[in-house]
Amino acid sequence: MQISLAKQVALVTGASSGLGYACAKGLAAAGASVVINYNSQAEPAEKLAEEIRQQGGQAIAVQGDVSSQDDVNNLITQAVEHFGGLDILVANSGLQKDAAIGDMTLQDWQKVIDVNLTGQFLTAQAALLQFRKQKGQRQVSRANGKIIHVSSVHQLIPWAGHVNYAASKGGVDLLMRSIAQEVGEEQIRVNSIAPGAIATAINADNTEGDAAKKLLELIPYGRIGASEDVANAVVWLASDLSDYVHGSTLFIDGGMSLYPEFRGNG
Ligand SMILES: NC(=O)C1=CN([C@@H]2O[C@H](COP(=O)(O)OP(=O)(O)OC[C@H]3O[C@@H](n4cnc5c(N)ncnc54)[C@H](OP(=O)(O)O)[C@@H]3O)[C@@H](O)[C@H]2O)C=CC1
Ligand SMILES: C[C@H](O)[C@@H]1OC(=O)[C@H](O)[C@@H]1O
Repeated sequence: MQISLAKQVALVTGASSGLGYACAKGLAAAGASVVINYNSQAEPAEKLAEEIRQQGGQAIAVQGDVSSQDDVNNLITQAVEHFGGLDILVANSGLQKDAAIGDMTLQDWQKVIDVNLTGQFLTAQAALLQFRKQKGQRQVSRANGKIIHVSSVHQLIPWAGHVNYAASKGGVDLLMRSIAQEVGEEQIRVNSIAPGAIATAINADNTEGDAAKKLLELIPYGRIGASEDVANAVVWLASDLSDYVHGSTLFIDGGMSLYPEFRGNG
């Protein structure tokens, strides 16, 4: 079944690379106009926007640091000014700054929390305020807006050596579920995806060579994930096919989260 997101506008944060890049491509292929956010890598973001336009779609690339409320507000402004509104937010931006707990600096703790957790708060808040502002004006979906948080299996699985990252994702879990509890009556639909081991830049050290062999021992389904595996799930969660899915986390991990004893991969 081909999913259509025609006439809908999506904002994907952190779409200059990896999962965000794949999600922006997938949402555009389903007919959505896409705002491709990047922080430092303009070139791949601009090239993706151009590729989408060349293929008859609508897309713009917009620089913004999701930990800056002014930048986040500008992302929403650009969506409205270029495409008339906002229907879908994929809050994807994230990074790791790994260290053993005894060696972790406050700066590295704070940076990961600022981007991975505060950035998700700021983008979700700005999106839902826009959904409220445009309520009744956009007959494009059964919901009055959809928010998809990109979390991780490490919202559930502890990750020694990555306490800032795992704590940020644990926070995303209850951020999402609390927002969902608060805004569901407005038919604003809020969910998370929790990817496992996906072959992207953030994960390069773990998904190649001997490290990948070790990781595969923890993946019942027997393969490392691809960005497209995540993008396909995001397109479905953004569509009316999942209209009764609200406050849920979709684990996209080949079954990795079935291993509660998983101590992380490095
Ligand atoms: N890959 C994996 O196996 C998994 C990934 N995830 C999560 O998926 C999400 C994407 O990860 P992945 O694609 O692998 O990582 P990448 O490193 O490939 O991409 C990260 C993206 O986040 C953007 N970003 C970083 N800091 C900021 C910021 N301050 N403001 C705005 N954007 C920012 C980057 O932008 P730029 O490069 O332009 O600076 C980039 O586009 C993250 O939230 C990650 O935690 C979860 C589970 C597994
Ligand atoms: C399980 C993955 O290898 C791990 O999970 C994450 O969230 C990290 O980005 C790593 O990819």
